[in-house]
Amino acid sequence: MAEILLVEDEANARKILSLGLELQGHQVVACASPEDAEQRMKEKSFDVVLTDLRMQGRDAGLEVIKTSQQLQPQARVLLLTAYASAETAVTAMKEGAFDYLTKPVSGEELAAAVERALFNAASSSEHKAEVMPERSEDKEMLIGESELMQRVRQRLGRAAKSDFTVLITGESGTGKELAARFVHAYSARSKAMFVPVHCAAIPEGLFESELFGHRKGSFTGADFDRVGLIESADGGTLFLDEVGEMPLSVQVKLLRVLQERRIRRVGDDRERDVNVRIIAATNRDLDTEVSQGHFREDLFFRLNVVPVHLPPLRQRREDIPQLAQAIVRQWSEGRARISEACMKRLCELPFMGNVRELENILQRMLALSETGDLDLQLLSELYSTAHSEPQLSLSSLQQDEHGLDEWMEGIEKQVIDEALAKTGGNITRAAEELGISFRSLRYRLKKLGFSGDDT
Ligand SMILES: Nc1ncnc2c1ncn2[C@@H]1O[C@H](COP(=O)(O)OP(=O)(O)OP(=O)(O)O)[C@@H](O)[C@H]1O
Repeated sequence: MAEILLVEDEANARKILSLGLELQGHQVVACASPEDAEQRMKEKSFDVVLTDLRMQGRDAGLEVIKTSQQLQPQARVLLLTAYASAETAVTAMKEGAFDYLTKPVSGEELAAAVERALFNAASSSEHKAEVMPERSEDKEMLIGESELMQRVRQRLGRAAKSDFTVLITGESGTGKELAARFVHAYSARSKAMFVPVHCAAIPEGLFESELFGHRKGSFTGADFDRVGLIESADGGTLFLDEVGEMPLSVQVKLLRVLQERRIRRVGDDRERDVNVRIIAATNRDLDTEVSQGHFREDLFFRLNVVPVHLPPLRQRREDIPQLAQAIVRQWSEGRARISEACMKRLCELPFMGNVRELENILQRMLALSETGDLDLQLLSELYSTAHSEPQLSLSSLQQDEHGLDEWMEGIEKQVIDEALAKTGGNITRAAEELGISFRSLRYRLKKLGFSGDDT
């Protein structure tokens, strides 16, 4: 049950919405203008503000959003719009609305939107976070007892109990895919498939048919009917890894799936219902991608219902011993040991490639260790060859004619160059050397302007 402020200038619509919300068990305060809404917001606290956009001949809903942000920052604002103008709705969401609904709104749509808003409010409030069930497998799946990791697990646990779309952000190797599997495993969909889609690995021309499937003969090479990845996740979870790499033409189609839960195979007349939960992940800053026109803003809002951020390993160094022990136990079947000095040094390393880099280092140490003991000497040998750490200091930056960004890019380029030289230009192996994923290296190569077809 929530406290809802309803702002609607048409008397009939106000009555119907009010009644609908009350029947769903909510407490409703209804008013007819932004001025009245402001007065009400001064009097009591609300969980959700549901406001019409067009009132009194202007976009008065935007004023309600502003007032709500000032007076009731905890409240989630849902915007009602009669004109399905995506532009206005997007403006409203930029201004701070949580979601928008197009009139006429059905009872179910309204209930779902309120539920999403309440869920979002609860999961962003750290105070209300619920504790995950303490079973030993939980920890093995997503290791880490740092405060940051505990919070991540709580958030994922809450997400698992709902069916909302989740957007996982974090640097490469922080465990985004593992986090998505965790949500699936603890959700009501756990018995159905978890289907990962690595968006960066699909060539642009094949994207649509990979995701949506196709009918035989719909294009050259389509020799048989094919079920797409979305349909194959029916009943389960579709994990869109590196969603920022999805071509714009496919983004618009994915938006439809999220809105209508229906798909059409390439070349097919028939639409099919699909029941999938979508979890997306990205190591890019989607806000920037949106502002540069590479990612659809409306899709970003639809994906970002439950945002979860995975912190880099260097911000939770206290997790390193537990992770290292678990990795070594798994890879050596419990036979190898990490010496104390080696563990201490591990805890100090920068780990720009996060948990994946830690895994890579330990695996290489296990391969090279003759006794099964992982000691400091072995780590130093390996680490100093793979990571010739540049001497970084403010004074060396000041001696340089460039700013920090260019300076850092220069270092990144140098290290990547070295890895490519060492592996004869093999990107997969160079990525391993650097402790980052293939996709991440490919992205960096593009960003840094390295030439070559395979980049
Ligand atoms: N908290 C954790 N506990 C145990 N293993 C972890 C944890 N985080 C990451 N890992 C392991 O680290 C490796 C990288 O994780 P994962 O592939 O989920 O990262 P990612 O963020 O999806 O990377 P990318 O963005 O490059 O795809 C995997 O082998 C995963 O099992």
